[in-house]
Amino acid sequence: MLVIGNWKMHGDRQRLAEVVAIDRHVRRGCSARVALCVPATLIAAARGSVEAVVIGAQDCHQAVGGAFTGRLSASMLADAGAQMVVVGHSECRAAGDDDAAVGAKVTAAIGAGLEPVLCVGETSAERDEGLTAAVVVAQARAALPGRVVEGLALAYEPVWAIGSGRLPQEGDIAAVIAALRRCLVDLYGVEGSDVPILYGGSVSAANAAALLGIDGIGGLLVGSASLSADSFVPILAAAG
Ligand SMILES: O=C(CO)COP(=O)(O)O
Repeated sequence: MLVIGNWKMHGDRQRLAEVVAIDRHVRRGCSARVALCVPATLIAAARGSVEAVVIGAQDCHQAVGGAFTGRLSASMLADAGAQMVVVGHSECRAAGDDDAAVGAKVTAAIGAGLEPVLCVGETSAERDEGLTAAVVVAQARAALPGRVVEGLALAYEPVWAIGSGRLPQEGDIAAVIAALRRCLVDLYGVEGSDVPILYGGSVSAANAAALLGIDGIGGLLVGSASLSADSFVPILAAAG
């Protein structure tokens, strides 16, 4: 299992104590691979304070460099200590990233040696129209790389489930995972069966064990519950 915490725009240097505490738990024995995608300002310090937790970034620019004030390239994030990057998060899609940009970011991440975690997810309107599988598969097809790279992962995050406390039925998550798996195998052949497919959206200690029991699930992408060891460690414990 792969369990990733996405800190979003939360966390100052004081919160590095949580990174250290989460790392301590993972070092003591955790069967899951654990990553924390912290704000870019904390990547270097977080990387310097962990032994077992993978440190990642939350987004990257698609260009290698240039006149993009305030933006960060994948190689800058790698240089700061990131090993992974989330791309296509619905909050970035809402801020303007279309499928082409997300695909270019995946390519940029791979070029910089970062493990890309590609997020897909439907809005509540799309869900109501019965378009969930079609939407997420289209997003995946549009942005997945031409070949399987080390660390490539997909994260299914329904937009309406993020931060809302509302989750899809377990059977609905399993159906989306199955559709994404078919897409991966179609694109990559047998190699596509090994790409982890995570679930994200209102994951908590209360629902982690049930989510991790869903057929075909490869792990979890956790937002607010990853901000402290107190709330994240029980989720990791559910992973074994
Ligand atoms: O967006 C998410 C992780 O990327 C999910 O956020 P929450 O776990 O806070 O719902």
